[in-house]
Amino acid sequence: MGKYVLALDQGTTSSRAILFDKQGQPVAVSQREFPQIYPRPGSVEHDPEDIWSSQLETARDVLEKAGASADDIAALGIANQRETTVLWDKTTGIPVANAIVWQSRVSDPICRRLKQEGCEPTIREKTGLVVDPYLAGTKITHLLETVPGLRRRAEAGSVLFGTIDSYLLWRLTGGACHATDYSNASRTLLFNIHSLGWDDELLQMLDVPRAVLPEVLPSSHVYGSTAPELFGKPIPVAGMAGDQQAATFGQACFDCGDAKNTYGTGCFLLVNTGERPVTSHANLLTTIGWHLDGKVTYCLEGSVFIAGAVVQWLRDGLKVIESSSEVERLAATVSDSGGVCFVPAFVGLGAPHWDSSARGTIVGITRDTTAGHLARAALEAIAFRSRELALAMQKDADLSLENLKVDGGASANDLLMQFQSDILGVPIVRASVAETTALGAAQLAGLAVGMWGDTEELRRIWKAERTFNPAMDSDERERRFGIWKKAVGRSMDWAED
Ligand SMILES: Nc1ncnc2c1ncn2[C@@H]1O[C@H](COP(=O)(O)OP(=O)(O)O)[C@@H](O)[C@H]1O
Ligand SMILES: O=P(O)(O)OC[C@H](O)CO
Repeated sequence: MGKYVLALDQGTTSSRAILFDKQGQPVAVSQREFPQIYPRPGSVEHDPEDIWSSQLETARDVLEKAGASADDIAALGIANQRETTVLWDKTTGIPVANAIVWQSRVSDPICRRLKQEGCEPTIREKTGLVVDPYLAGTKITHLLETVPGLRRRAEAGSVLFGTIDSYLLWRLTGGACHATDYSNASRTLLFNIHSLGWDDELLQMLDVPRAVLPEVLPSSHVYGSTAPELFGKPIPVAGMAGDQQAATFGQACFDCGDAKNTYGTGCFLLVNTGERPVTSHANLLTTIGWHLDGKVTYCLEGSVFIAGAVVQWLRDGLKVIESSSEVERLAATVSDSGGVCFVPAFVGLGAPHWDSSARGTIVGITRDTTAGHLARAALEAIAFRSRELALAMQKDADLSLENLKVDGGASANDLLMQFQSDILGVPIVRASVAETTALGAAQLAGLAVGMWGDTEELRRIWKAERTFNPAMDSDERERRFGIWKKAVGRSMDWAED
């Protein structure tokens, strides 16, 4: 068996490939950014060919960097930006349109229609999701309604749908395999997370023909082999999961109550709820974490739309820093935010508020306020929003977090991580392998081909890099959180459209 697993991490702004060895250590990394397409306000697209070519280039590049050939690769695993939707012709492989990205609001009118028709309670009950353009299903409906002739072709079975995992699998296997995994299927609005199948009633509500849908297979499973011409010899494609679920797996969150938060552009907080789907009363999402060894593991998920993105705004909008990492130094020029509270609701507020008319708000400014206070308040906002999610989650799932494992670009910020621990009142544990998303995909693939035996073995190779322990007393924590909640109130119900 080959000594490495090749993980593809197909993200929103870049494609990454990482080779991992049996100890779960990265051996070589390659990354390519690709263009973001904004045809209209609120609409975000990717050219599927850009996704494919950037991903293939990175895969070939890591093999070259490591001096490895296909013979050295035991398996290939895929983690992907979720919900992003592609439809392509079954015979020619040509996409019918650009991919509609998870951030796109283009199917908002379809969501409003579904709500008016009273479909939301059924959709929520069966899928664990909310009716929102974020999820894949209404993106398919939108394409079927707007691309001329597409519905007829789709009903005739000559068009295929996939989220990015399916699309990459199809390309990697030379068109031999049209499948997805349970975690990605659970983000479509079409998949019943209780009966674990595509659901006719949901298909009817969203007006999506069954013929376009991929087969749903376990997250750790030999789906097929790469076409020989891609890497010289076939490599088994043996693992697939949505990127946030893959990161949860890569963080060894295998037990009920284990939670991780990924601090990237946004924050994605997931808690493992075991073999039972937990219904959220705070509009969190119930999602499938993975399907492994014949069992489904469920998670509750909450997301913060603007996390590292607020640091990008300080850099590109206000220009008070030159690089994202500089924010820590700027924030450390002051000992606290000086009473400034910053709610970066640039695109509204998601769970648990779900107020799309909320907007960014900075309150508490005085003549003494400096850029340092603003930087500190921006970092604190990421931690406060994450606390809101954690509180909602603990209430929904009736559990209390023992610690929170963290990863993602902004988790490198020690000041943020310490404040997160202070404001959450639990230890924050930063993983030694920062690329937990890719690691999770590699592990799912490696398990399927016997590179690793079971999750116990994976648990043993997971390592913490640093733990941040709470140093704030609980009165102060609640006082600060109270001020935060007041500021959130000020940000809500603002935009007039
Ligand atoms: N030291 C830092 N402190 C705070 N934010 C940071 C730091 N380094 C990077 N970031 C933020 O993290 C994000 C990039 O992280 P990454 O995990 O690559 O995100 P994504 O996968 O969403 O592209 C950017 O929004 C950037 O502003
Ligand atoms: O590509 P990322 O890392 O921003 O993740 C995107 C999420 O999967 C969207 O649900």
